[in-house]
Amino acid sequence: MFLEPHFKGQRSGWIEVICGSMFSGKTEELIRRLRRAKFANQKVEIFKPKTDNRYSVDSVVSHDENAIDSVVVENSMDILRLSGDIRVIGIDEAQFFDDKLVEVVQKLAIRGARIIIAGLDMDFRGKPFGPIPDLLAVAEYVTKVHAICPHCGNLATHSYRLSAEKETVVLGEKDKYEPRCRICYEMGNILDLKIY
Ligand SMILES: Nc1ncnc2c1ncn2[C@@H]1O[C@H](COP(=O)(O)OP(=O)(O)O)[C@@H](O)[C@H]1O
Ligand SMILES: Cc1cn([C@H]2C[C@H](O)[C@@H](COP(=O)(O)O)O2)c(=O)[nH]c1=O
Ligand SMILES: [Zn+2]
Repeated sequence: MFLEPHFKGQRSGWIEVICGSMFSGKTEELIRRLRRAKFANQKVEIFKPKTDNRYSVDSVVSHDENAIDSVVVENSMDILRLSGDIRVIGIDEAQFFDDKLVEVVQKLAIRGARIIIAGLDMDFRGKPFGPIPDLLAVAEYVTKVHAICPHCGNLATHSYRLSAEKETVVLGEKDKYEPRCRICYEMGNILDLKIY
């Protein structure tokens, strides 16, 4: 479990990234950290991209329906603009943001904010997703969480797309995706003749 660092005389903020496949608990972990910051009476705000409207327009909601209020933004510059004196900034579904997010969160950290980012590390092709790889590079703290592969019970690292859509961005839940371990993911691609 991630324990908040407690530095005396901290001169700047820092960046945390929580990544993993779908259903791995990224949103739950993000909500847990943000709730703890609220208990510490810190000013907290959570942003999510307009792209993701699956469960709610103004909340971040986990697959288990754990929820926290959020602000929907069009792009990463909106986060910079709206963060003002916020001490702890949460960002969910960060894979859907533009590449400027990397610059934005570094500016916020220099200003003294703690930024907690959750996002998919890989898309359904198993390729790095949006700004996440660059965020992993600049973050002080990285947490990779795992789902359970429903085929074999091993740790799931990949998000297998059950539908035939080819676009990178296709919103969905269990109707369209399944978390899978590396082997079951590869087996699925071979059996379904998916060549990426
Ligand atoms: N195959 C699975 N492995 C692990 N958790 C699963 C699985 N399928 C459904 N879940 C549920 O999903 C929850 C995690 O949801 P969430 O935090 O929204 O994940 P993420 O944001 O990574 O997609 C788990 O606590 C669990 O109840
Ligand atoms: C793998 C993959 C996923 N998506 C979409 C599907 C969901 O709407 C979100 C991920 O949500 P979660 O909180 O991590 O479960 O992303 C996509 O558009 N493209 C993909 O390749
Ligand atoms: Zn498996």
